[in-house]
Amino acid sequence: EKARHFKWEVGYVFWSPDCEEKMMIGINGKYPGPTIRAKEGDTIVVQLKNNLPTEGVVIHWHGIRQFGTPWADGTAAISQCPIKPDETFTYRFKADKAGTYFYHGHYGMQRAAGLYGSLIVDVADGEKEPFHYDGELNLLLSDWFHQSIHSQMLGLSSNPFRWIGEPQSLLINGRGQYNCSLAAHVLRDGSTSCQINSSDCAPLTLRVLPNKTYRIRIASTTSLSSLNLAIGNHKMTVVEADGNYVQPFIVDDMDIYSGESYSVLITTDQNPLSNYWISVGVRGRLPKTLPALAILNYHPNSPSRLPTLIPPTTPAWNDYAHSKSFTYKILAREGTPMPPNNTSHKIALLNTQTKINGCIRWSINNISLVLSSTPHLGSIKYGLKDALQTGKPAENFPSDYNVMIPPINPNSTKGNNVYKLEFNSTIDVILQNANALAVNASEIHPWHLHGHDFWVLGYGEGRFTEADITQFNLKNPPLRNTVVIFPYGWTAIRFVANNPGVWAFHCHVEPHLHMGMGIIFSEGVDLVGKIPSEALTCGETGKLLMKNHQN
Ligand SMILES: O=C1O[C@H]([C@@H](O)CO)C(O)=C1O
Repeated sequence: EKARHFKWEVGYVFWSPDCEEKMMIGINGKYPGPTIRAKEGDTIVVQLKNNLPTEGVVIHWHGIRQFGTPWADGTAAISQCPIKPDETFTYRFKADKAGTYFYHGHYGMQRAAGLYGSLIVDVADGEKEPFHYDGELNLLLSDWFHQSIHSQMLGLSSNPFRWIGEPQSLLINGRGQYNCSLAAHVLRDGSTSCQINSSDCAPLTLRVLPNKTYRIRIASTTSLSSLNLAIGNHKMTVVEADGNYVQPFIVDDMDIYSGESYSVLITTDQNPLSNYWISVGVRGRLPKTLPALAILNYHPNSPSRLPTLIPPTTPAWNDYAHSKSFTYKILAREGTPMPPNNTSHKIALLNTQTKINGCIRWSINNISLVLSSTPHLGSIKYGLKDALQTGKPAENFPSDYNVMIPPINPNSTKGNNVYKLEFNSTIDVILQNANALAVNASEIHPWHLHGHDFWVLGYGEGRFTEADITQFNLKNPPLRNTVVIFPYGWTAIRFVANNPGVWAFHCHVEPHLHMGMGIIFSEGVDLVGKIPSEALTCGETGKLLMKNHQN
C-alpha cells in the first residue's frame, strides 16, 4: 500500500475530438484526462489546480466510496466548495476496492465539456482476479456536443426551453469522427475524404495478439446517451460491473449507461489475417448520431487496414426488451457480500418531468434539486441553520399517481432538503419512473449513488406495489453504484448507511441532474473527522471560518 501522487492543472484547451476544433476542459493541457492506476489499499493524492480563468471546479471519483474522507467526494455544494480559479485543492482518498472506475467534473455541466478520465484499481499484491487474462484494454466512452456547456445550461433553464438535442458524435477514449465519419465510410463504402489521420481524432486502434484472452475495461461518462457496444465476430464474457464481480455471462453486444463500468473478456480466436470493428451506438433515444468505431488490430496486420466485415450494428434504439434481457443477466458472483435480509427504512422516489415558473425541470417526489452556496457536509456538521433547509423531504408519493400519463398538475418546487438516514441502518429505495410532460414519453435514467455500493433487488413494469417485494432477489443481487430505471418501470435497491458523510443520489444524465433530477442523503455526519478548511471556504461555512479567525 502506497501513496500515488498526481499534480494536475484543469484548464480550457483547443481540441478536435471528432475532427472539429472546439474548446474543451482538459487536464495538464490534454483531453481526456490522464489515467489513474493504483492498487487496492493505495492512497491516491491529486493536487488539483484550477486554471479555468473564471469558473470553479471539482472532480468526483466515481465508484470510490470515500470511507473517512467524505470531503474528497468532489461534489460541488454537497461535499465541498468549488475550487476557485487559480486555487489548489488536494484530494486524498483510499482506492478502497479493485475495479474499473473513472473520474469527472461534478460542477454545473463540466463533465460534458470533457472533464473526465479513467481510474483503474488493480487487486492488491498477492491477490488474484477470479478469472484469467493475458492482456488488458481500456475504453472510456463519451458523447460530444458542439454547443458549449454554457450555452447548453442557459438553454435548459430558459423559457421557452431549449433542449440540447442529440450529441454530434460519440467518442471512444476521446476520439470520434463528426459527419465525415468512418462509420459512414464503411457503411456506404464511399471514399473517405475525412481527415481521420489528425492526431486528436484518429480512430483508436487496440493491438492484440491472436489466440489470447483480453480483459476490456469499459466505462461510460456520456452526458446524455445510453450506449451499446459490440465487437465484430467476437463474443464477450461479462465479468465485472461497477467494481464488483458478476456471474460470468456471454453476450454478442452489451448496453452501457452513463455512470456504469464493466469488464468483459474476449478471446482473439478469429481469422488473424483480418482486423475487426468495435462499434458503439446509441440506445433509448432516437439516434441522430453515427456510431463510434475503433479497430481491434490483430498483430501483425497493419492497424490502418480496415476490417473486411461491416461494423456490428446496434440493436434498434427502442428495443427495450433487448436492453432488459442484458440488464437482468447481471447477477452477483459467488462470494459477493450479501444484503441484510430486511430493511429498516423504505423510501419511494417518483421521477417526474415538471414545471417551475413555466421552465421545464425534473422532480423527485415533486421537489426539483437546486444546490445551495454552502456545502451540505459543512452546514450539517456545524449545524449552520442559515444554510440548512430544515424540512423533511417526502419519502413517498400519492398512491393514486398514474405513472402512465403526463402529470395532471406538473407544477413543482425547488429544494435541497436532505434525506437524513440513521447511521448503519438498512435503506430500501424504490426508483419509480413515470411519463414525462409529453404523452407517450418516458425515458431511461441511470441513477448513481455516491459513497456506497447498493444491491439491485429487482426491476418491474408500471407502478411498484407491495406485492413486488416478494419478488426481490435476495439470493444473488448484484452490487453496483449505478442502476438504470427503464421507461414506465421501477427499480429497487438496498444499501447500508454505513459511511459518515453527505452523498448525492442522482440521474447520471448531465442535463437531467442540471434540471433537478437528484436527491441528497446524509448519515453519521457527527462521526465525520475534521473537514479540511479548504473544502469550506464559501457560503455560510466560509463565514464561520472568518468568524473563528477574527474572534
Ligand atoms: O430532459 C429532457 O427534455 C427533453 C424533452 O423531454 C423536452 O423537450 C428530453 O428529451 C429530455 O431528456
